[in-house]
Amino acid sequence: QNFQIQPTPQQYVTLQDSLEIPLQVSLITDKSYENLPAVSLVENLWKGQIKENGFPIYLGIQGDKLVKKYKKNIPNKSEGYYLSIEKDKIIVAGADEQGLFYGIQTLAQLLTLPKLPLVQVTDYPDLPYRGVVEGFYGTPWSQDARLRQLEFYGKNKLNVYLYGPKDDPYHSTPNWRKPYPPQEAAQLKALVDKAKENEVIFYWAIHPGQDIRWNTEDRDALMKKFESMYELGVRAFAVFFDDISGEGTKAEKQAELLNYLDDNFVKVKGDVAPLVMCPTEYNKSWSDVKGGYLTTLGDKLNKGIQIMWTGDRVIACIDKPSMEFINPLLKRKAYIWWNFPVSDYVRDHLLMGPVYGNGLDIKDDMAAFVSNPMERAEASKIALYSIADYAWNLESYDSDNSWKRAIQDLMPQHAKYLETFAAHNSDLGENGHGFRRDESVALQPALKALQESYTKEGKIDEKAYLEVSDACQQIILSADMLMASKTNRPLIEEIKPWLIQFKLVGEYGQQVLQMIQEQATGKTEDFKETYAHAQALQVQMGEVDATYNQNPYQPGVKSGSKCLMPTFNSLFEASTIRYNQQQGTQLDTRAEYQPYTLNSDVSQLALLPVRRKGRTGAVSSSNEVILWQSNGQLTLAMDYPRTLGNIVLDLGTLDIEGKFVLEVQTADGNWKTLELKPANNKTLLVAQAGSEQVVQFRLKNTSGTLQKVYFKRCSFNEL
Ligand SMILES: CCCCNC1=N[C@@H]2[C@@H](O)[C@H](O)[C@@H](CO)O[C@@H]2S1
Repeated sequence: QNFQIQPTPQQYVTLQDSLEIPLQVSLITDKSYENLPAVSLVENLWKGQIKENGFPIYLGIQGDKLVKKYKKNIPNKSEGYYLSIEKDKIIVAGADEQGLFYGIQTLAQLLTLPKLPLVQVTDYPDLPYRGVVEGFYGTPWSQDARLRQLEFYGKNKLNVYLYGPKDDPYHSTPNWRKPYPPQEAAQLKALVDKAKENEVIFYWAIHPGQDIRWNTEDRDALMKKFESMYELGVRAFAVFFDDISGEGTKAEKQAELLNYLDDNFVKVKGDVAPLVMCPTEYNKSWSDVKGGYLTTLGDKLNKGIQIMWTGDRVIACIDKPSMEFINPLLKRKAYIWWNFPVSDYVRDHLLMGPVYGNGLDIKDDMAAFVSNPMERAEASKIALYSIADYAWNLESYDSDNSWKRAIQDLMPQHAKYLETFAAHNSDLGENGHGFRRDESVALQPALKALQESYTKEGKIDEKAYLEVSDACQQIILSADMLMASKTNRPLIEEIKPWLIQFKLVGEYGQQVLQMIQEQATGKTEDFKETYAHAQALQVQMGEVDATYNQNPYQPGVKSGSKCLMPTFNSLFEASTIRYNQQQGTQLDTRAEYQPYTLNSDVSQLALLPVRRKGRTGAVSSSNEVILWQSNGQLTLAMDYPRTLGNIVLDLGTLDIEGKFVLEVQTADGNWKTLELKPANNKTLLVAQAGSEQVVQFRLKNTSGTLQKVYFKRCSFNEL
């Protein structure tokens, strides 16, 4: 990977020469700059080696006499800079203080090379606001994670961090009216200071919409809260009206409130950034243009107020048509909130793949581009690195090149391993938003060839076989090396469950390859053991999925879910079917490991699928009326004794007394009856399975006659 400046600069001229890195430098700069982040950055680069007679570094800002000579080299663009590394001096001249800081950041990157190349960099960002909105549902980032993020934004020339974690009670309902308690206040102040050091605008967002009343009391409460945040050093504010219902959704009222804040707080203070607001209708699929919400905002909101937008849908890439739809309605450029790599709707997946799909021709159509990331802060950095690259210089953006550099930047010593992991952990799986990503791209042709040649003709495509076999080796190696990595432990701790799963995927692939090899070559004496080994790995993958990351939404740990696992599962099934045909055996051909097995002599229940989701098991419900014959029973058997919590039933009636009996068989073989109690105002019944381990439970019609019931729910959870 030859060296590239990040983000890709607008103009970069090398003079095909270089100089030894100066060991001592002297800073020639205006006295008034000594507290600027740019100057402290230089001081950090040459710790203690800043001497009078050192190598001269000129630091200036457009208008200084110091850089008057370079006046025409400095781009006339906010945050722009001119960096010139010459034989006898270095010039860093910013269009403003942010630009000066970014010029030094670029110099810092060049200093990682063995020698300093003689270059002239003329650079500036395409977009005025670029960064991150911590706006996801789930565990808010920790203080340390945020501090690391702000440092990362400084390095990658991102200049916005919007603090708006949905689950922070002082950001949202009910406590948005209350000031932060001392401890939280101190933490926020530390973030504000860290942001300043990195030339990042720290926006504090408030989310009052769920219970705001349109009266002077709440308006003043909001002003008061902003005042208390101002005291903490906050100089940029946002008001979010997303994901709410009721009174708070009125455009006229929202506009009135925002304009009041703009006129009476922002303009009065004078040193506060333009307000940012998040509309209730924040994407095209949810907007009713004729209803007038957006046009009211567009017409009524003070021109300086920024309005956020996620695009054509909640989760969508941003392109020219999207911007041509929204900008005329808002009568300003929309401030893009891009919902990637946020994964709070696919929490069992990591989104580690390349950033792609956004238009490269829309730099003049957006007021900003900010990313809503994953609750896993370090893992989000692969995407954030590329978003920084994209938002700084859209036309030169190359998603694959940027993705590789992001990985290199995150784990220089283990880039190869992290790239292997990231390549196979990038798709979201099925989800309500229908947003998908590529995955296992480089291996797809071989996976496809292997699958087709074997499932169709029972033949092995040797070339594909070797490629997939090598890939499985690489997967296992990468997982092991990353889990044992001594560098970037915060990242490893975040993704560890997925690394454990990823290794199992690689091992499972190896066994499945062996199964098809043995079956196709007729060397079948080992097949049964290889098959059992593959099943053992399925069990372990099931256990990992049921153990880690157990959240109430999408619990568990999915890895290689788009290409690797579907291919391996299909080869597992196909080779087992072929083996059964050849040997007249009855090996279970199901690849999806299922710890729970349903048995029933009630014909309408017998074939219902059983799903495991995290630690919950459920029989799919039926929409029919079940003709449940006398003594008919439904049994749920465990693969080995397991401790169950509740067993939940819904037969469409509470009147089961003397009709149905629920029993559990414990590990010692005894059966005991459980008491089913109504659980809600409908027909839900719940029983406690007790603390003993259960091998199976059964529901039996003991009424002596046929019973007609519904089968709306039969679920249970493991403790
Ligand atoms: C236009 C900006 C407003 C976007 N507001 C959003 N709120 C939700 C976020 O908290 C979630 O993280 C996001 C993804 O699930 O969906 C929506 S996007």
